[in-house]
Amino acid sequence: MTVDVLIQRLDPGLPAPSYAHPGDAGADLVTTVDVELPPGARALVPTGIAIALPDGYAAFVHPRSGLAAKLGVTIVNAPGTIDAGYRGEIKVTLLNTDTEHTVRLTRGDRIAQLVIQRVERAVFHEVQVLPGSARGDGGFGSTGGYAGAVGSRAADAAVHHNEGA
Ligand SMILES: O=c1ccn([C@H]2C[C@H](O)[C@@H](COP(=O)(O)OP(=O)(O)OP(=O)(O)O)O2)c(=O)[nH]1
Ligand SMILES: [Mg+2]
Repeated sequence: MTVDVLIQRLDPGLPAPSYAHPGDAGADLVTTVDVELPPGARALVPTGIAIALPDGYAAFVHPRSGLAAKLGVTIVNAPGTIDAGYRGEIKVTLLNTDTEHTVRLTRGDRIAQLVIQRVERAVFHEVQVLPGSARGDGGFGSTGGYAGAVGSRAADAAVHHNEGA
């Protein structure tokens, strides 16, 4: 299924977002600038792209797994939400999670991918009591199956508190 999306190239020297393969969900976005990210640093990176989505759609800025696995680069607010009404430049909040290495990206490098999805808008109905469910208020590891991390007692305490509540 496809949807028509209007796109403006704010930096005509760079390509429009494109899907690398048929069937890909994400169209790659590039950086318009050179970026240097020391360990732990983040930067708001311009992509040179603005779009107009039809009503009932949103676009989500997802990290690229290659950048994540090879360099430790992710997106702070992953996935970033692009509202249908937003007409500004799409920007990406890159974060270097590597503790030792500085990451250098060059203008034109693919830094993120844009996933376009239909979204519903809720009509919120306030009630005093919600209907019951199998899960109830269990969450945050209530089903177990996660490895304990050294020094994570505060998180464990929070889980146990919720289990007992
Ligand atoms: O990764 C992102 C996330 C958002 N945006 C743009 C498009 C989006 O429509 C707008 C607002 O995003 P969001 O609602 O996530 O940010 P906010 O902090 O709530 O800002 P606002 O008060 O403007 O809604 O910023 C981006 O360019 N990149
Ligand atoms: Mg907002």
